[in-house]
Amino acid sequence: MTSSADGFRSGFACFVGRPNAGKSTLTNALVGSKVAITSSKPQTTRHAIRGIVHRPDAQLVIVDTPGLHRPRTLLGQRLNDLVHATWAEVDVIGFCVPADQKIGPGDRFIAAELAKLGRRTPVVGVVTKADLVPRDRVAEQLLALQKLMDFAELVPVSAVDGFQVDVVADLLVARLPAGPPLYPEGELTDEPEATLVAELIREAALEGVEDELPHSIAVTVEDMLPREGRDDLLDVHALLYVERPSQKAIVIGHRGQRLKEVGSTARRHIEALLGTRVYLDLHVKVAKDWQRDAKQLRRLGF
Ligand SMILES: Nc1nc2c(ncn2[C@@H]2O[C@H](COP(=O)(O)OP(=O)(O)OP(=O)(O)O)[C@@H](O)[C@H]2O)c(=O)[nH]1
Repeated sequence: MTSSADGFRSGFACFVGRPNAGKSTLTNALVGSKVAITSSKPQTTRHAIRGIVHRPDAQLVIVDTPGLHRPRTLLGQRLNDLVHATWAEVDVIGFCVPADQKIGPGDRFIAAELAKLGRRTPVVGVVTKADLVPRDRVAEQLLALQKLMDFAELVPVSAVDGFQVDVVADLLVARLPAGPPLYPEGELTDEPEATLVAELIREAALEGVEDELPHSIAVTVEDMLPREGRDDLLDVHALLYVERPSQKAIVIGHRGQRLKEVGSTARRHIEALLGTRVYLDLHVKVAKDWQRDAKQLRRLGF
């Protein structure tokens, strides 16, 4: 068992920086290019999880933030509020600036926004793409970055050749609070989103009734589409297959109460996974002996 007494640390980080600064590539280099599935464990963030760095001494959960905009509209303002809320919730922020481009107004805007946080969340200044320029240019960029704001640390990195990726991880981990892992190890997958969503629904449906329906349950996601005219709501239509009518009754429960709970648990987990609001439409079907029927199995994605 690991506990805070062992000096284990766990917590959340996010990367900011203008488009193309190398945030995604760095995240993938830290995590190992896989998406995190985060099903059953405590959900301490409302934000989409980009990846989890598992280490013997720490667990670093990297969350997504929407891009920061110069607010011209109310929606822009709301988005920025969301960004600020994320910054206030994570334990450490990595501010990425590419080594091969001059620090510009976009970077200064982000720095000014970060400065509004006061000292609540430490910010690590990261000069990315260090492989693209000679060393002295990297040093110059670090100096230029330093002038932008008050950083907790400054570090150059190359996600492409691996230079200093471990150091970035160390610096971020050092800012996490002591605490046990937030997510079980091994919850990393590169499966497509629909499969992850189906798995979350299946888990929610099995919660508490594992003995009655061990393997007799399968979930297919029929479609996953943004609600027309809205970019903040995803419609998910899913079917939950059981083998017998008696199992259907268990899943649905008295007056549909259990299915409702399954749906809302699954919805919360899907929202956490995808970082968007979700409307989940869930129906139960009996697919007789689906486990033995090759045609059905194909339909169910096995
Ligand atoms: N040479 C080099 N290229 C890099 C490195 N990191 C990222 N890139 C490239 O820079 C481009 C942008 O990288 P991303 O990781 O997508 O940048 P981002 O900040 O996530 O971009 P947005 O999602 O638009 O905000 C891609 O073409 C990457 O391949 C690096 O360490 N070295």
